[in-house]
Amino acid sequence: MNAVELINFSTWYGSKNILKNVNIGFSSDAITAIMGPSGCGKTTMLRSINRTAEMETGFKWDGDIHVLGQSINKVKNVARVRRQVGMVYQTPVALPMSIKENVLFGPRYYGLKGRSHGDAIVEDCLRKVALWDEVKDRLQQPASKLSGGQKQRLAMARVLAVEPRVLLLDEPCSSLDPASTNLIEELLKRLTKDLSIIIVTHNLFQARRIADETVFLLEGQVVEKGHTGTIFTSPRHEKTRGFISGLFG
Ligand SMILES: Nc1ncnc2c1ncn2[C@@H]1O[C@H](COP(=O)(O)OP(=O)(O)OP(=O)(O)O)[C@@H](O)[C@H]1O
Repeated sequence: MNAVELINFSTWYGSKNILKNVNIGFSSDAITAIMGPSGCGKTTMLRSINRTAEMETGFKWDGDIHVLGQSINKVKNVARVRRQVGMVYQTPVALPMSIKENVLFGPRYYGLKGRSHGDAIVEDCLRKVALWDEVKDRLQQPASKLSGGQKQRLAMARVLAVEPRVLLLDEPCSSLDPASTNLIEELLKRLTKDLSIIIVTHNLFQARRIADETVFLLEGQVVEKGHTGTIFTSPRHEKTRGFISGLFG
């Protein structure tokens, strides 16, 4: 089953057409990587799936997106969509508050009474992102003191605290060192048991290491989507082959 489906989906910024009649499904309980050259619309695709692209001036869309079988594009309660579809960004962001408050921020923001308090939720989320042992003695300290890699794992804990069904990640490791990158990759592989993960990455080695499926996007159109091994070893399309060989060749 597909967790997310784009159906005849197009977007524009002003008069500039970015995504062009995209039809694609993202599998449940799997990691899908989106790769493609700069400016091809990867971030726009992610931000359309959690309804944050519409915050940009001049953004327009046509078509539909389904999340877990439900159309989300006309949902009036946008917060409900954004809770269901969490997003982690390229730059690790720690909110200006304690580590504990960072984790509880989402549940409080969305008014999830059962999850807004309680050390158990904080511990559970921090354990899920393998941060608990590093921070358990300083939960009340400002999160700003954490390293970049720790902040990125905290950002993931903050998203997981509201129990999303889909996790979007936009180049989450681009500012991290290899050790932090490795930690995040291991985490993502574990998390996929409960979550559908869609990750934009410029690092094709990363896509190959962690993604079950890979999508190649070019100029706002899906050129090819398939099992990651197949995409990298025997892509169907010349353009995919060109993109991959340009980076690996
Ligand atoms: N807020 C905006 N207003 C106008 N144009 C925008 C806006 N955001 C993005 N664009 C344009 O939309 C196109 C697609 O951008 P997008 O960020 O989705 O690409 P991308 O594939 O994620 O690129 P990159 O790999 O460089 O991050 C680009 O031409 C970009 O300049």
